Amino acid sequence: MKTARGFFKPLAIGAPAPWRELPARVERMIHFVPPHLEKVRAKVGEIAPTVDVILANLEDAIPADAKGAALAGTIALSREVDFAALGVGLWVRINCLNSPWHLDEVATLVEKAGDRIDVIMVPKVEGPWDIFYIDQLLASLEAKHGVTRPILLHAILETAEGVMNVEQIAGASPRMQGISLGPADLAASRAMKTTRVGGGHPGYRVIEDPHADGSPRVSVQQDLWHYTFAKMVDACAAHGIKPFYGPFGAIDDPVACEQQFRNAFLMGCAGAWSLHPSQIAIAKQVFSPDPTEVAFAKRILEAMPDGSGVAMIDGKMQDDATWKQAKVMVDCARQIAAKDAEYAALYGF
Ligand SMILES: CC(=O)SCCNC(=O)CCNC(=O)[C@H](O)C(C)(C)COP(=O)(O)OP(=O)(O)OC[C@H]1O[C@@H](n2cnc3c(N)ncnc32)[C@H](O)[C@@H]1OP(=O)(O)O
Ligand SMILES: O=CC(=O)O
Ligand SMILES: [Mg+2]
Repeated sequence: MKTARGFFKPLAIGAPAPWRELPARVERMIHFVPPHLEKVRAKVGEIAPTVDVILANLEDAIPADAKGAALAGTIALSREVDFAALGVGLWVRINCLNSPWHLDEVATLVEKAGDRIDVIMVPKVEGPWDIFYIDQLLASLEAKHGVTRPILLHAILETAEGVMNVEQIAGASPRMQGISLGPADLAASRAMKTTRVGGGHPGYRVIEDPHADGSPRVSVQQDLWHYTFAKMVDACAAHGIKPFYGPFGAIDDPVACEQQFRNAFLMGCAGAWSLHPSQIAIAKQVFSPDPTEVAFAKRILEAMPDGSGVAMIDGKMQDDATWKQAKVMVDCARQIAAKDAEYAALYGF
């Protein structure tokens, strides 16, 4: 690992100084776009004002013979829409580091759109060495092309080895912006016997003991992802970066999508991926704190102006710890309100 002093030094002569703090951005939904499809790309200008992040996807779901078109489409997209003016992030998911595509992709992206791309999402990250590699590569390319704002990195946690190393991945570089859970590839990597993209499974349950009278036993579906989620959230929080839920593949089941997103939100995630336009509103609603909760959190802050002592509100004890929870909630709401007039009105900011 780097020394403490070395951690924030640029990795190439002429590369921009790394971020010391993550830029404050609202990232409730990362909306995936297949950039090789002109028809879909043409609609991005219309969709962009309704999302926090547009992600041009170059990896899985893009056919092998369309990788070049997807890269060209990404560059075109970065020029066709002024994402910065809209306050919308532009992210790109590159192909994985053992693929034949990633090197040309990173080189082209930095050369042709390095000053417009906010975050590069790296799939199938196995350990900190993957981040060291891409960190150095980006620094060299940024220096070469005079990029003045470092591109951030986002890792997908989607292999068993990656889960084992998630803490080191989260702290591998000041470029690390966050980590998403990738349940589809992770399921395959673990040899889980499923065919889904995220969500629960009706077979994964706990069941009560048999009844003496032989009456039916209650069983309840459990969360397949809880362990990984908790590990990822703690790794991200400890390193000051953001955890995200990834994809929910059942586009036809908005109720389960909302539940999956809500579990992630309550566990500390900043957002989730939207694969289809119908998932944008779900993510927006779930990852914007409930106005009633925000109002209660404001009351806690008002009752304890210096954040210490004890107070009772509506029969509930408040102290320094609930004050901190309230501050997380109100800060999140304030950040959203600054971007989103609808929520500013709901929160009363
Ligand atoms: C495990 C993982 O790696 S997940 C990440 C990789 N996967 C992806 O990125 C998938 C992204 N999403 C998609 O490609 C598509 O949404 C699909 C294939 C899932 C479904 O597409 P369709 O069958 O066309 O959906 P549907 O017919 O409901 O689409 C309705 C409209 O929304 C458009 N649309 C669909 N998805 C998107 C999208 N992600 N962004 C913008 N527009 C979209 C369609 O083009 C269609 O437009 P039209 O009415 O003008 O024809
Ligand atoms: O890339 C995402 C996944 O779930 O796999
Ligand atoms: Mg994947």
